[in-house]
Amino acid sequence: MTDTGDQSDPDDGDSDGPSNGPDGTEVDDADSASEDELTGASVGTDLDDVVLDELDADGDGESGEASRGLFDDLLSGEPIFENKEVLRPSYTPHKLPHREEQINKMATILVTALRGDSPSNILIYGKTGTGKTASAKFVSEELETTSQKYEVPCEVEYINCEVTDTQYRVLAQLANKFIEKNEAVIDDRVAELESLRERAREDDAELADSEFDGVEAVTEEIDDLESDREGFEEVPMTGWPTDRVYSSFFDAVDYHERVVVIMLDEIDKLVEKSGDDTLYNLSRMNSQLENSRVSIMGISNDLKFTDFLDPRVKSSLGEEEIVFPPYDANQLRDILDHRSDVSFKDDALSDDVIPLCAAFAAQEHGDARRALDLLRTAGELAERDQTDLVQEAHVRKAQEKIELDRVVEVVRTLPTQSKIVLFAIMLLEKNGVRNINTGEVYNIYKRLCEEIDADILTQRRVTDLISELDMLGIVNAVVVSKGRYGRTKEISLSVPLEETEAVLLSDSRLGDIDDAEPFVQARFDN
Ligand SMILES: Nc1ncnc2c1ncn2[C@@H]1O[C@H](COP(=O)(O)OP(=O)(O)OP(=O)(O)O)[C@@H](O)[C@H]1O
Repeated sequence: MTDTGDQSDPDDGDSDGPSNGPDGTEVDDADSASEDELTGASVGTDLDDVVLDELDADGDGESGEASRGLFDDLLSGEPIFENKEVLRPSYTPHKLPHREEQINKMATILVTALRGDSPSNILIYGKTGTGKTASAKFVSEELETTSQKYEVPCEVEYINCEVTDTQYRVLAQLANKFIEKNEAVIDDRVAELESLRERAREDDAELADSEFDGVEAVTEEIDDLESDREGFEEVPMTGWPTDRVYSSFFDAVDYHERVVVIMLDEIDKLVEKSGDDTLYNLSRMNSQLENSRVSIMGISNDLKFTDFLDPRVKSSLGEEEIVFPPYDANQLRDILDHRSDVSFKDDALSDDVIPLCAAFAAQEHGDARRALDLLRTAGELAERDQTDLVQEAHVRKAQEKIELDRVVEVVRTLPTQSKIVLFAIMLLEKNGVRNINTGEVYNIYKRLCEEIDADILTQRRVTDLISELDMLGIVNAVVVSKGRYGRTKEISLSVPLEETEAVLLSDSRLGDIDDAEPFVQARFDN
């Protein structure tokens, strides 16, 4: 999964500033930079109304006196964070408590690369936020550092398949990375050879320890390298036939001796979007490569995605499997303890904050990202309250806020038809209808579709869409028996009405509905 953490970020803009600049440096910037912009834009004043003279009456360029105090109050409290970045998903921790076993297993497999052989392919599984990416990145960094130490050529390439989700893009991205690396290797070598040639021109003995028998041989080698370099052609992001991209990648990897570990994060997304061709091609490369070796490390939180793979790909990819189990509350507590030491000021957290964040996140499904989000959001809420102590209430508020942000995001990204169905349910609920049934939803749904000129789906399809909304946790649909009248679904909204309405109305199509009341009045009509 991606870093959903950032979605739950409570308006970074306004809380980061005050927390980061307690010593006045940021204040100076804010004052002198563009007072008009800050005051005008932030409080929603029309910029044309801002009279610059008032801000800098004496024209000496110092507008500090005229500050309207927008930031002063926010800055006056003691800051809570020492270094908030440490709590963000983008930060890679140096220590990963409770992942020693998985990290050691990865290292045991990958150490083969340092001996110049290709390590087995690895598949890493585990639910979201269980530290898969963080652990894999940690191990790759170690691997690359050690390979430099022992001068064994070994490289790790990371690809996030949620972003790079087609065979073309994966191969093009890899090809271009290796071309870049090859160019760097050539540049270094050419510089070395040029200096050797220079010295050899003065004194032949300089070549004694080299593979060259004369200055001409050095020049020849330089020319060869330069012509190789000129032969490299960057792969465009679209437009080439896939086999040309593949051979470009193949040649780039095989340009010199090395072991390459290709880390495919969210590998299930790649398979879902574009099948298993990429994995098939990558997994059979080794039999054709002459100088280099390739090994694949796939990361997924979908345990079932291998069911869709060609059996050959499946067995080759899953040579080694490592499972990342969810964290329990105690483990999450350790993780938060470690991170909070660096991220918060001393004594900024009351005793129950970390255990509560850990407990909430453990209930979720042992997700460390969620636990860190909670802790950071709680800190930001405390900061807004201008207190210097994060307390249990801040954590509870943070939990609500994150949940709401999640809902808003889910609703915002629903397909239009689901949005119309949800809008119908919301209208009924808003008008006080209880125990809403599918027929009522369908009637209003149809009228809404007519109003905005959308296709009208069958009642059966709409029932399916309601079930999907139920699975997403947006509505609650329970089947109730009506005796001899059969069974029906009773539907209610499981998310806050006001926010849901606001998100739905922000959709350009639904936003066109002027007045929805009449639709509800007509809910019993057919
Ligand atoms: N053992 C740990 N110690 C410290 N931080 C951790 C640990 N495990 C996870 N984290 C932190 O939790 C967050 C999520 O971890 P990570 O991205 O590795 O999860 P993931 O399993 O790859 O999740 P997803 O499948 O959603 O990508 C990151 O900020 C990471 O630094």
